[in-house]
Amino acid sequence: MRLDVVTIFPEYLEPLRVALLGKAIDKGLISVGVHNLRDWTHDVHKAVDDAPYGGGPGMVMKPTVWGPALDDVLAGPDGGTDPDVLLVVPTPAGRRFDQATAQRWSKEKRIVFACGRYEGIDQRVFDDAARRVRVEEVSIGDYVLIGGEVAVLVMVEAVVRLLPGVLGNQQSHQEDSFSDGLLEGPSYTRPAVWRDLEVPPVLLSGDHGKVARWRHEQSLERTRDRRPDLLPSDD
Ligand SMILES: CN1CCC[C@H](Cn2ccc3ccc(-c4n[nH]c(N)c4C#N)cc32)C1
Repeated sequence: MRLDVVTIFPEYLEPLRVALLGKAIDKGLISVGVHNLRDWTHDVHKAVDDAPYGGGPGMVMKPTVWGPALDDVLAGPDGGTDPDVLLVVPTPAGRRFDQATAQRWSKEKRIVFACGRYEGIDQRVFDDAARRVRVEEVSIGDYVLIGGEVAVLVMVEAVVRLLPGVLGNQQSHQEDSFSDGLLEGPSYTRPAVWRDLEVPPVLLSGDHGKVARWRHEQSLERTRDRRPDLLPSDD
């Protein structure tokens, strides 16, 4: 999988090269390009933003800078736009990014992420891109960040960990929270007693069937308590 990120803060994306993601790059499972939007500016001040039409607070990122940047980054080997690339735009106004989105995106060959700042990016940039590629405007949650970079780190980690060979134990993401629609239950390791707190005896029983049933019950109980919205409605 090829990932490209366009941002005015390339250093924000350095964590992509650390730990498991860094190993995935070293193993050739993914390749990552980070591009500084200011490389496509035209003026001495390298301006990327301007005042919003219609007034209002803050600044909006310029289409005359984003357009040429995406023309280049979305290009395929023949120099024209790569029709297979998915353009992802983090925004608080986006559709919700969830595990199903991560699963779906893990099948993509190429994903380009456009990281906005200020009050966001001129909408015409995505209207224009949508003429040539698939565009998804997505939100990682119901709170407001300062820019899209942190959201890209979240989404890239959620997607890349699903790629074959990235996680040591392939089974582990099959037991993720959300993969079966429930929250994962509690985990324990040695010692069996710690500060007078015991590991649930069933986990020491060696009875795999009992352990599986107990874990499922724990997931159901935790989901009912913390995320009842994930449970199918009774009606
Ligand atoms: C007050 N204004 C409102 C509009 C957005 C401005 C900051 N901003 C600029 C670009 C940008 C990209 C993503 C996000 C973001 N926030 N929350 C999420 N779940 C996001 C996601 N994905 C936020 C962003 C702040």
